[in-house]
Amino acid sequence: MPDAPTSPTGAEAGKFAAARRAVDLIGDGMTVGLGTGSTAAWMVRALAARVKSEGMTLTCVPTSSRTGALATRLGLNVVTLEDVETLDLTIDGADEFDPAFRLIKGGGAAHLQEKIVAAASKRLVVITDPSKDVAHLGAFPLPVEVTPFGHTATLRLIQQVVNQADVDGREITMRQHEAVPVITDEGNVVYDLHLGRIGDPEALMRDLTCLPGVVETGLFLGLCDTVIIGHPDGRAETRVLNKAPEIATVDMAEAAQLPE
Ligand SMILES: O=C[C@H](O)[C@H](O)[C@H](O)COP(=O)(O)O
Repeated sequence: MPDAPTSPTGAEAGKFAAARRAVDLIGDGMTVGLGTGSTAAWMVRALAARVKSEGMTLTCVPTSSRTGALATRLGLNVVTLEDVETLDLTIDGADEFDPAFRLIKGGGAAHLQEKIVAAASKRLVVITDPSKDVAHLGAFPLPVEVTPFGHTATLRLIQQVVNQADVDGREITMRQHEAVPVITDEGNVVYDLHLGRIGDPEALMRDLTCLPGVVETGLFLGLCDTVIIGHPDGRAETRVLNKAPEIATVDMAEAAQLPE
């Protein structure tokens, strides 16, 4: 007999709590951007369960082939960004967020599509566990997506920018999986910038983005106004910029019932 499904524990439980709380922000008829990553996957599963139980009609735009495949498999109505004019809301994970809700994203190499979808949305809500909450961005390596053509020449330009930036570390590595370069959904490669601390995220993004060959950075600045932080005990804290935080408690038993 197969084991009965169990609820997640630790960081996964926190991710579920944040994701489940965020799904409550979605109303019937909305157009919703679906983020990428382990936290966003909880959100897609919780959303699919809610759509099924409540019979909601939604239009969903995924931010990666992975999320698109999951959402389609779970029966969500998936379209492309070209099919919609604007999105009511995008819910996505993050690798770091600071007190101004500036983000580093791209740990799963999806930041290009994620940023395009976020920019097309009226609102970006980030769902996280407490480990992503930082005073300064930069402990998480900053992903920079680069065209394969001439990528080592582009790397030299990125290194020059990093050498002059207000940061603590200057090492750059190419993203690889099992010794093979990671290729993004858009056919590009990713360099990870190990900066330790980013003193001026706006200046760094400007200086990197104008380099030929750089397609996009994982810095999301001025895009997010709400972060939901999930805790392993089911508490989900919603922080909206310039407002007092609100805490709700999620029924953690629900996690074990979600579609796979
Ligand atoms: O490229 C991936 C995305 O930016 C993710 O949203 C980010 O890496 C967070 O992922 P996770 O929820 O798995 O920590």
